[in-house]
Amino acid sequence: MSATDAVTDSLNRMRAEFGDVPGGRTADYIPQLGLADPDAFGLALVSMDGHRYSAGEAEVPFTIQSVSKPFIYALALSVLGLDEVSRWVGAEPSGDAFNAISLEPGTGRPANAMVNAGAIVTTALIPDTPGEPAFDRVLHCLGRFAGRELDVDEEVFTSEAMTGDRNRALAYLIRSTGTMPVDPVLAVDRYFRQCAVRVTALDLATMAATLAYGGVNPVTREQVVPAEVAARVLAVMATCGMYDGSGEWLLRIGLPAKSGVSGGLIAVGPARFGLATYSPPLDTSGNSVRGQAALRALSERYGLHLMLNPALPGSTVSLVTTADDLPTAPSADHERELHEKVGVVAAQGAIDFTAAERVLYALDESGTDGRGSVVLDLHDVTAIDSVALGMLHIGLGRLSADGRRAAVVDPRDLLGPPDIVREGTGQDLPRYATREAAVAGCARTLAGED
Ligand SMILES: NC(=O)CC[C@H](N)C(=O)O
Repeated sequence: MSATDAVTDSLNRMRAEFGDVPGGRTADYIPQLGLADPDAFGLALVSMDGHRYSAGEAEVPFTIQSVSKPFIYALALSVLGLDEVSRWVGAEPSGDAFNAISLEPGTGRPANAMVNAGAIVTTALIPDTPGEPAFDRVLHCLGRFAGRELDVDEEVFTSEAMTGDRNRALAYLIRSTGTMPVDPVLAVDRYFRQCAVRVTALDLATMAATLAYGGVNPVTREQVVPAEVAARVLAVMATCGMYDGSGEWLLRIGLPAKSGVSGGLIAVGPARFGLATYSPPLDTSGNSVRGQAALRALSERYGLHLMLNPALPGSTVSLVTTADDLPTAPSADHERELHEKVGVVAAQGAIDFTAAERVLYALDESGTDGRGSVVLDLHDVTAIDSVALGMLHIGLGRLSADGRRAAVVDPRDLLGPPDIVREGTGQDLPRYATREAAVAGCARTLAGED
């Protein structure tokens, strides 16, 4: 028994509870998919630390099908950039079925990269490079998201290639509007191969976790795609990932998701986790019946809805001393009195835009009536992003313009080299290794001004 069994237990509970939800049919328009075991039911979760949890048939291989679409969209965005990709594929929910024969009126573009039309174009956008043919890039990209080398299920590929006339029709329709970058037959062949890549629920959860973790695979630690790309892919998954059920899904479950007709389903908790389920029976939209039921219950019971973000502020500023903390009675000890006139703001954790606002607010509140010297203690700060850095420089500059003296405890030079800080604040910002030294330094300055 280990403590983390509690996580596995919740997955096992979901499996037991939803394992015999009736209804749904295994996809058989691709004959080989009709052979899947309808009772297989696997669940997997991967944390941002790369911890992997699973229940049931989480290591049974199946073909990825449409769950590949967000990852190849990510590849296209990384290779070509958002503007170029958007010339070919839109980003509007279509409200149509996944295989709808419809293109955006006016532009002729497929509505988005999560429906077949858009995915076929997205795959076609990936160019060959001298060292690596386009499909190898697709396969390797999926493998980097999964954290292991993947392969193609040739039987499923052939089965779809022999019956996939609807997708071929789509590819020809797209070419007729001028929005198909390569030969339609080639495009569809690559797309079928991509759909036939073999994965497990654990692979899918790792892939989902990579999108959750800003494009970094939390198991291998490889940066697979840039963070902005991962964010954009999640945006399209949130609005289009469940086809014509996308609005209802975002409303009730509230997690970017993507389903596939072999029964795979992923859901992403940004900066929190990747989840995946595998259960072949599908509803009429082509989404796994049990997978949806289990993810819905997980979301509701564990409060995972994206818009219900429990990561509320409150932990950035760990200490702020204000006038209220200062003794009003004159102290006999002059030096101690000076020490007590120095306000202290201590921050902790990673500082981004919202955290920087809290630090700046605390600086204004600190000290005697928002005046006097203040020490900003960054000892427990782990990182400051570039936006927050700019804000802190400007904020510290404003303090000195107001006549307040500031000093920082910045043992790891998170604020940047002193000359950069001087440029931003217009003054030398004394730096100290410890809070005690900074307070003593400020007190000495006050004594000099006495
Ligand atoms: N929704 C899906 O998973 C569809 C993928 C399948 N290969 C198709 O194009 O029909």
